[in-house]
Amino acid sequence: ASSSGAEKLRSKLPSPPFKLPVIGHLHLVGSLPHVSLRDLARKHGPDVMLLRLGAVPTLVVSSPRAAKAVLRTHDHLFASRPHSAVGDILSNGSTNVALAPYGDYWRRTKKLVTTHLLAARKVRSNRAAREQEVRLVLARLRAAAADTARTAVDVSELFIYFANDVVCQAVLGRLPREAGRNQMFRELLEIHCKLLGGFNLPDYFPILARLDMVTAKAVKLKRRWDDVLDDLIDKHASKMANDDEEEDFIDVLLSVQQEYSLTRDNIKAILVDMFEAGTDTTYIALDYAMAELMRKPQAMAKLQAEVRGCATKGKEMVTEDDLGSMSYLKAAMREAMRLHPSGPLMIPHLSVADCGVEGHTIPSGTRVIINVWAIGRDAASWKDAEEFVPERFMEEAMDATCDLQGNDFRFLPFGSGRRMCPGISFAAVTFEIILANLVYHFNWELPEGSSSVDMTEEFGFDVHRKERLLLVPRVPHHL
Ligand code: HEM
Repeated sequence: ASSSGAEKLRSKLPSPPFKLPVIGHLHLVGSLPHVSLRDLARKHGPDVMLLRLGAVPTLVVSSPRAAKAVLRTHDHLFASRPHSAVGDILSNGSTNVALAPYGDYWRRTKKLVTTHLLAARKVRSNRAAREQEVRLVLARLRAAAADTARTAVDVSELFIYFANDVVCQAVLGRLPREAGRNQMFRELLEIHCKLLGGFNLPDYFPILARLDMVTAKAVKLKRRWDDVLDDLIDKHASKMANDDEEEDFIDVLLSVQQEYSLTRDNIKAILVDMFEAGTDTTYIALDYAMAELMRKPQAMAKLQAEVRGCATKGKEMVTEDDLGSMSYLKAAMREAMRLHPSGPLMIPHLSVADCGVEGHTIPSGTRVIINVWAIGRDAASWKDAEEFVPERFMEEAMDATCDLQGNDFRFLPFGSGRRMCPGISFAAVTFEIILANLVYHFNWELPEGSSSVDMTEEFGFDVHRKERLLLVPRVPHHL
């Protein structure tokens, strides 16, 4: 449709009143957008609802049926990404995978990261490195557990560093580990996520973009990324891998650079993508799973019984061979992700043609947000929707067929369709191996004087618990 035609179509979509000049509905999006958008949708558009966020018309999708229309039936028409001024700066003109507009470049690079970096077979080849990271965590925890003062461990921080270290290992594992390097990645990433954060001013008021503080900070951060990544790429290029060394992500990218016609800037954008998409998402899933398990001792006991029963006796740790038979562990992971998807609103999509959804016509060029958090907690779809009940995903239960691959539109922690997360295998095994070991080796208690886990959320680029999870590890008698 022409722009006036598109406006006409948009004016017919369900939409809340209370629109203000200039900012539109932006004032209705509170500090926890997934919650306020759910509440608005209940009243003004349970399937789809149009909001005006500053200058940007945004469709909010809140039901499994509408999500299926957008992510499966008409997937090809909704598979682009809106332009982001900050994203453009940070990822060299959006030449990473996550923000690239739908088209040939995105198709090529998605295929590249999927087949060469994130396929299950590739992920298995990183196994030794992952298990090594687990060993480091266990050593720290053993020291804490031996402390008679019963000092609490910051489990949130432990997960943050573990997730970051596992990605660092995969990206640059071949280089000797330099003191402070992983920490520096962590720091860059924290600034990165803040800048890209949820509802960025320059994205909703493009006219302001060039003047905006955020843009200036993004330029500065981009220079720091460049320094770090150029140095690492140079080191890889000057020392090609020996046959007996595992290839890391940078080796792979350099070896397929010609075949996929990638510039160095493209490679850097893809590398940053791996850190950004792979680190915080995984830590948040772990943090919530552990927090929910602490709130529900029966579930924790069941998980511990399973893990302690399945793990091969006499080994120093649970290994990836042992994970296959741990079905309660996998159910607990799903359940934590149903209640707390790390990306509650996923990454925005953009429509590239007019398209019918649930009886409405959505014009080309509309930004689309899918509220997977709301869909995962909808009482119309889930029994005891707000409760942490891993049993619902066990073999004999009603929701057992829900997998992580986006085939059930009530459950979309990794999205579905063309834009779906390519990192599912990587994330799942990272999650399972550390959680299994944590509950195998230790019993966990709340610190003295604390009676519950604070579940207050905070919204940034993603949604996480606001307070750090402090827990005391205890070595059980049988070990
Ligand atoms: C618990 C962990 C993770 C969760 C919950 C998660 C979730 C998601 C979601 C919801 C999307 C957006 C889907 C859409 O817009 O339709 C996404 C995209 C993406 N994820 Fe993940 N992810 C996780 C881990 C990872 C890891 C470990 C990697 C790589 C190392 C990764 C790489 C990506 C990339 C590259 C995209 C962009 C795909 C595209 O635009 O085509 N993710 N992820």
